[in-house]
Amino acid sequence: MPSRISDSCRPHHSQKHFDLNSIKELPESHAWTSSNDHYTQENSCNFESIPVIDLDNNNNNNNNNILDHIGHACKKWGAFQIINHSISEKLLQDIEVAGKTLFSLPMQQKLKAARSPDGVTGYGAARISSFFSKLMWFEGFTIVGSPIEHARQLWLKDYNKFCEVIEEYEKEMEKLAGRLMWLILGSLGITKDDVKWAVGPKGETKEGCAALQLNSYPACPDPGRAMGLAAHTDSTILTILHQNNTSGLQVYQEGNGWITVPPIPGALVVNIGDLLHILSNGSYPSVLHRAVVNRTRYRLSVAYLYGPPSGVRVSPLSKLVDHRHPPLYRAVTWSEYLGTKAKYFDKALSSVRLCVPLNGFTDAKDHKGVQVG
Ligand SMILES: O=C(O)CCC(=O)C(=O)O
Ligand SMILES: [Fe+2]
Repeated sequence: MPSRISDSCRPHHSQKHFDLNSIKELPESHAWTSSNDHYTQENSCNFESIPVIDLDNNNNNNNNNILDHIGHACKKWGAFQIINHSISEKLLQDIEVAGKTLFSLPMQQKLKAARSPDGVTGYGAARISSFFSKLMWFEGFTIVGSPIEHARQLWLKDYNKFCEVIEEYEKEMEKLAGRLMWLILGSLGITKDDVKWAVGPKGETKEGCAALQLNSYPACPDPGRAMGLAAHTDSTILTILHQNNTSGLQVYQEGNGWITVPPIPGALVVNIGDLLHILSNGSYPSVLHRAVVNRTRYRLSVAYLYGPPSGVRVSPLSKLVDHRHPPLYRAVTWSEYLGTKAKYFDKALSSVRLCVPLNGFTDAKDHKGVQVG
């Protein structure tokens, strides 16, 4: 994970840490109104939500069928849920237990692993906090690679189980993310021959960079005026999200507004990130999403943030570019793009755009009426 992610970690609010579990009344600092950052709690009445795609070939007649479903989901929604993805239920349960164990520690204990002002990993507020005037009903924990140093700070001893689960989860997610990337690119007619930076000497998928983000949303005394995680797009190629059995994730769809992504036991959510938006030359726009909170239930989500290997410059794939479809974005490394995101947030994609497309296509986050930051 490039170090520049730290740029977007720096909260401008006071460093005071709220123990959200013990707050009985929503503080002003956390009370969002429609005048704050274009906040709206209105949900769509539309009952359709993102598609659920079965990754088991045997249930799909053939691989082309999966590619069709994925292509359609990426174009229409920028997100989809997957089932039969090969991540065991046991591992999903284990990661949930690991996350809950961590977040239920006393605040002074969690702060021992606090993310430093210039750091990437550890415990802290939402990375995007600095772009909003109100605080989010959220606490997070970011892990890159081995969690052992932070685990030692948190527990002093008996942290082996936590570390084993995190490492197993990272290993399995790495495989799944690579597979998903090829499926998504495959749905655009892209093969391994077209993306040299992603393929090793034996034809294997090169290890990308990644971070694991544990997100905690305690029950909230006034959910209608609070925000779990404000609207954003991920700066990834793709994100694989596991949510516990409590809804809260919403995706934005032009014309329909905010659509809830219902938790389905065992399913995982896949979000298209900004770097895939760039790779696909805007064909698969990154999805604007957010998390809302609720009055009675604790919500936990685990996001696997997947990006290209460090130093790789990502640009619109040449197979998708011709004289009628000029490249819309300049080449960026993940690290450079995170720096751009830290500076421009919702305008980051526009800021690396080369030209206005002939068909008048606009960036995913130029949604009318839903400006963020
Ligand atoms: O908690 C969720 O459902 C959303 C989390 C998310 O968007 C993120 O970690 O980037
Ligand atoms: Fe996200």
